[in-house]
Parts: sequence; C-alpha cells; structure tokens
Amino acid sequence: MRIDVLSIFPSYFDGLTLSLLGKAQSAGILDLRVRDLRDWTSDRHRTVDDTPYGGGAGMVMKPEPWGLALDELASSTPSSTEQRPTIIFPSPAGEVFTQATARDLSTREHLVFGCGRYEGIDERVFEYAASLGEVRLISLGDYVLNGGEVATMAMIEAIGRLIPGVVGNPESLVEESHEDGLLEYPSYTKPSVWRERSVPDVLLSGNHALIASWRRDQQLERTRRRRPDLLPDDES
Ligand SMILES: NC(=O)c1ccno1
Repeated sequence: MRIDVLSIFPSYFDGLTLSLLGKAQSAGILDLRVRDLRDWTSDRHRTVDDTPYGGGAGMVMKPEPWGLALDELASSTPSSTEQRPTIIFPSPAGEVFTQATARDLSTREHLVFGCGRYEGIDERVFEYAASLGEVRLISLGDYVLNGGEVATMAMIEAIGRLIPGVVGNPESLVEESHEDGLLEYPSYTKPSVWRERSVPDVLLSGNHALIASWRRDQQLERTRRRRPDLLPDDES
C-alpha cells in the first residue's frame, strides 16, 4: 500500500517510522510518503492560508497549493493498480472512523491524507479532489482538534496494522475490541497473584471450552456496561 500525507507540519509523522509501521516500510509492505504542502506554494512566504470570504474568525487554507499537490500525488498512484486513490480529509464534519472503516480502507492500494489546519480547507478543494479519486471526510469523534495530523496518525496506525504482513501473528487481530462488534475480554499474564489480586481461576483451568465461554461472557458484560450501543439486538 502507498500512503501519501500532505501537511504543513510533516515532522508530526516522524513517529510512524517506529515499531511495526516502521518495520513494514523497511520490508516494502507500506510505502509512506509525507510531504510539506508548502512545497506547492510559489510566493516568498510560502503562503497556504488567507482570510475567509463572508467574514468570520481565523483563516482558511487556500485552494491553489492543494490543487497542485493533489494533482501530483493522485497522478502517481502505483502503476500496479487500476484503482484511483482514496483521498481522505480528517474533519469533525466527516463520517465517524470505526474499525470497519479501517478494514475497508486497508484494502486500498493508494491512500492520500490531506491534513487541514486553521479554520479548514477551501470547500472547492474537496469538490476538485473528487475528480481525482474517492474523497472521504472522516472524523475520529465528536470533538475538534487543531488540525488533521493527529487524526491522520491514528487512522494510519489503525489501517496499517490490518495490512497483511504488518502484524506478525494475524491471529492477534481477530480477538480485538470491535472486530466482532464487542469490546475485548480482559487479559492477564504472570504472576498469577499480584498485590493480593489473583488471575481468574478459569484461565488457569486448561479447559479451553470453559475459557472461551468465560471470555465471551466478559465481552458481553463489558460491552453492556461501557458501550451498550454496540450490543447486538439479541444481547441487549
Ligand atoms: N474530530 C476529528 O477527527 C478532527 C479532525 C480535525 N479536527 O477534528
């Protein structure tokens, strides 16, 4: 998978060279390229924003640098695919990002993330981008960040770990929160007693059927308590 990121703060993404995603890049599984949007400006001050038409506080990101940058990145979609790129703009006004979104996007060949700043990006950029690929405005949740960088980091991690070969043991992806629609069961490791707290006896029983049943019950209990909205109708 090829992932391009456009940001005026490219060093935000230095952390993506670490750990599993860093190893995936070294192994050629993930081709991550972070670019400075200012590289597509032409004035001495490398200007990317201006005042909003119609008045209002703050500044709006100018369309010109975005148009030039998206033209270049969208035209460099890996030749190995017929797919047009999926162009993602993190936005509190977008669809909510879920594990299903991550799984869907992990099947794409080319993702382009556009990180807005200030009061946002000129609306015509989203309209224009639709001529280059599939456009998705995506939100991490109902709150506002100062820009799209943190949301992009989170999405790249959630998507990247689902790409085959990134996580060593694919089995570890199966029993996770939200994979089966429920919150995951509690986990324990040695020592069996810690500060007078014991590991549940069932996990020491060696009875795999009993352990599986206990874990499912724990998932339902936790989901019922913390996220009743996720419960399937027959379990609510
Ligand atoms: N809620 C979000 O994902 C977001 C992105 C940018 N600002 O807020």
